[in-house]
Amino acid sequence: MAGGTRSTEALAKAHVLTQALPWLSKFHGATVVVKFGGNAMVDEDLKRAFAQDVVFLRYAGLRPVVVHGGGPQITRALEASGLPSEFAGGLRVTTPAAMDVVRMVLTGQVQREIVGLINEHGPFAVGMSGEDANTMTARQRHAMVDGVAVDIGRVGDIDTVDPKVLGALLDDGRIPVVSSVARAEDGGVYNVNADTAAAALAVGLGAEKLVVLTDVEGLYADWPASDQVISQLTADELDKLLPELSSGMAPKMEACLRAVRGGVRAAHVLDGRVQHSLLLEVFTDEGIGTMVVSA
Ligand SMILES: Nc1ncnc2c1ncn2[C@@H]1O[C@H](COP(=O)(O)OP(=O)(O)O)[C@@H](O)[C@H]1O
Ligand SMILES: CC(=O)N[C@@H](CCC(=O)OP(=O)(O)O)C(=O)O
Repeated sequence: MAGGTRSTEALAKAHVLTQALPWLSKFHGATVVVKFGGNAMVDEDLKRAFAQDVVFLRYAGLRPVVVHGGGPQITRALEASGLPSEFAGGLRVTTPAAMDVVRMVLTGQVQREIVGLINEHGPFAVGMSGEDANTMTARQRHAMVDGVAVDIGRVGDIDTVDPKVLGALLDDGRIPVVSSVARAEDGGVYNVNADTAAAALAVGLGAEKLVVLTDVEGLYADWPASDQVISQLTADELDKLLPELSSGMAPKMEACLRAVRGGVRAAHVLDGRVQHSLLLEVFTDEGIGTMVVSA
């Protein structure tokens, strides 16, 4: 009896592995940009599981690039410095003083921690800021509030992406970990929403997929009235929905739309509170979260 149970369990494990086979073959050599943010980034177990998943992708022959957020960490650091946190259209109002804090937290703290967690598995992660080697340049971005463009300071929208350094790191088997700060035309830097930065890098790298981890199951159809997740939608359907979206979901879904319109085959929004949701999305038949496709 016990032997029978053992062999059933073994078969189930083997089934999980064989289920991954078509996906391993399909995505071998593919570049996948993963945006890490939300609750997944504040829970210790989830952070470790995320690092494992990214290293798994690398060993499985994919080329993962991590772009990270850090909104909650920035808010805490601003508070500690006596600076206010204000958002307009899902984007942080960023004074020059706040920009210094944003840059310090993203590149100096959050990015360092992710690099450390990944490198527990080997010498893979190399951290960089989008401003390094002019990988991302930006121009000022205004927030849209009730159809009106509002000046929110040093917030940028990506102007150009130079993927050469990222490509060289990937060719060398590394996992780039990029913070969403971009070089400005005036020689300074801009604070870029991390979903926006991830989408721009996915397009610039010709990535197969953009995967955005967040703190909800996906895009809810009628939020906050219901929590019914839209499992798949086309770029045109999303375009029509965009004006109705609020808070952080607006720049996130706009980024998914830009990625898909820019040639990325699929953009996914996944629940970062579920351990290993990244692996489940890439290597199993389970449709989780929300997927945006071109048509
Ligand atoms: N239609 C929607 N579907 C899901 N979440 C939504 C929706 N509209 C607004 N939200 C809010 O957007 C949040 C995700 O955006 P944000 O907090 O910026 O995420 P992250 O920190 O992962 O970038 C959700 O936690 C939810 O409160
Ligand atoms: C312009 C803008 O809003 N920038 C973001 C950058 C970090 C980010 O996007 O972090 P999450 O993905 O964790 O929200 C901010 O200052 O919070």
